[in-house]
Amino acid sequence: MPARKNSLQTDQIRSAVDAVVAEVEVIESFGKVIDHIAELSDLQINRFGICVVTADGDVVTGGEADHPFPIQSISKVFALTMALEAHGDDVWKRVGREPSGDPFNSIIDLERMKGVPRNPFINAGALVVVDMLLDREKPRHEDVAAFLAEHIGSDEFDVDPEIFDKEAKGGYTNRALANLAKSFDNFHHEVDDVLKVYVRQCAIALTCRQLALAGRYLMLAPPGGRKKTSIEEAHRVRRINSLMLTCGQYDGAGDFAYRVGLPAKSGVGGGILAVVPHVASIAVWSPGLDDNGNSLLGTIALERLSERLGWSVFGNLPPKDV
Ligand SMILES: NC(=O)CC[C@H](N)C(=O)O
Repeated sequence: MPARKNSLQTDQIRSAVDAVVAEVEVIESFGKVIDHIAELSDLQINRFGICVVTADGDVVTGGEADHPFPIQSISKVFALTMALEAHGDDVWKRVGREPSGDPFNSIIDLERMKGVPRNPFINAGALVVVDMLLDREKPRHEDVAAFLAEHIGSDEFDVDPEIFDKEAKGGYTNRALANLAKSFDNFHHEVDDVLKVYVRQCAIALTCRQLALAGRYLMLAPPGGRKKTSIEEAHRVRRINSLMLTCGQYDGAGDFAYRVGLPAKSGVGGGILAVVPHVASIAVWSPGLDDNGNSLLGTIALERLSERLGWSVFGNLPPKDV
């Protein structure tokens, strides 16, 4: 669907977002807040926020779009982008591109794969990606926070100190994954150094509005439009989107592709970043998770929104009357 500067389209998005917010409000199955986040706060599980940023730059928000939450694994998309910018296809010598079929922190598969993680969005893969970011061939941005500040256009966000502390002190499974990768020579730096950077990027707290703004580069400028994208960047972004579609929701990626039909990445903080290529970047947040660690209400909201607006990478349909 080509993006048009067309207020009707933005009005339709506004109506669809309002309708989804109203529908989500009455759903009474919320999933479960991940233990260590639940321990740190008395976060109400039914909270919900959404933000859609269009290719034309319109911003449509609903619910608690300005409430910050830890982006957790959504940071893996930004770290991968930085690694691809710095190392190009060499990234794929150290991490695969296949869905894992195992939980995001599974250790079994890493042994089977001889230390080469199945993809960059499971924890083992993201740890190897961070290890690459610490290599001498430095990425353009100092870290994910700097990358985000540039893409959001503001550095008014924080690293959640409690989440950082909790995951830095614990994180035994992640440490085990990193050690196992190192035992297979797929880790160049000290495990503790990598862990610190990884945990820090997971603990970055963004609002839905900031996350959707950060994801704008993933929608790619519409072909023939005013904003030009280099061929190199266009290829990179398309490939990142393909990985988000196949691996972005862990074990739930197949179901998510069926229900929502968009490349997306979830985090255990309850956020999901979804992309409608050339059209929109969408962020949703609700802290209750399903069994795969994906936001339950967030997934339902994206399913309803894409249904209403006819959005899918498998073929767009005309928007429904909203
Ligand atoms: N799926 C996630 O969001 C996992 C991120 C979390 N910080 C971890 O390392 O386990």
